[in-house]
Amino acid sequence: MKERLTVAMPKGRIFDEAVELLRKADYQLPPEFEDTRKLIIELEHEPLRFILSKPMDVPTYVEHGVADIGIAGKDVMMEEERDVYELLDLQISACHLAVAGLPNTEMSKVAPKIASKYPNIASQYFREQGEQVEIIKLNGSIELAPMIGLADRIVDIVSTGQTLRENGLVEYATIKKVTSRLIANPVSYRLHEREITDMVARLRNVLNVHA
Ligand SMILES: Nc1ncnc2c1ncn2[C@@H]1O[C@H](COP(=O)(O)OP(=O)(O)OP(=O)(O)O)[C@@H](O)[C@H]1O
Ligand SMILES: O=P(O)(O)OC[C@H]1O[C@H](OP(=O)(O)OP(=O)(O)O)[C@H](O)[C@@H]1O
Repeated sequence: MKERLTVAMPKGRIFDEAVELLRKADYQLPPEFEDTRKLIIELEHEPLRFILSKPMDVPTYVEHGVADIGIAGKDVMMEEERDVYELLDLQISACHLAVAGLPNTEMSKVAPKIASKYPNIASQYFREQGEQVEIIKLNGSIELAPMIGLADRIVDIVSTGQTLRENGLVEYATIKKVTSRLIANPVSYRLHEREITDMVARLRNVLNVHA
């Protein structure tokens, strides 16, 4: 039996789409894969082990080599800036990173406040715009910040736009389109090049993209 490859899978939003994609690529994931509370799942018929992690932690596991490969949103890749290879755009969980705020408002002239779950992306974006800002890190319900006077703007994910709309906020700028990516630890990639390129080829085939 070949040595098992460890795959870091993000729990939450990306999970179901990632599982569907892997099944289409003919990976025999057990039916209970979606329901279990287990955090490590080994496949019977393929030399694969899955670890189920918080989406933001996937690049950490891959950088440290405890996972050989993983699936992570481009947003997470940009925020975490880990030393990993990005092998393939999986074209799932599409959304975008945006700057949003209350309509018809200027940012404060002095140290405007930006609330975000993505402090690194937010500070880099405003630095590139030549704006000196104060970043306020939040962990969720980011849209609250401008509504209750905590921040002038937010940097957050927009998907359908429903959360912005229902809270009377508008988008001021798009920062980056986001989809999920297949990533690899550089050393694992060299050691398991055949297995990893085989996985990339199977996924490319499903996605109908060619090198
Ligand atoms: N509407 C959306 N909101 C947030 N993330 C989205 C959305 N649509 C797609 N995504 C993708 O899904 C990933 C986030 O998944 P999820 O919301 O499950 O994780 P999370 O934000 O860490 O969750 P939580 O902190 O609520 O447990 C993002 O990294 C992004 O790539
Ligand atoms: O454009 P939409 O389709 O409305 O999706 C965007 C919303 O979804 C995410 O929040 P999430 O549901 O993860 O909640 P939280 O960040 O408050 O935990 C994101 O932070 C936005 O608030």
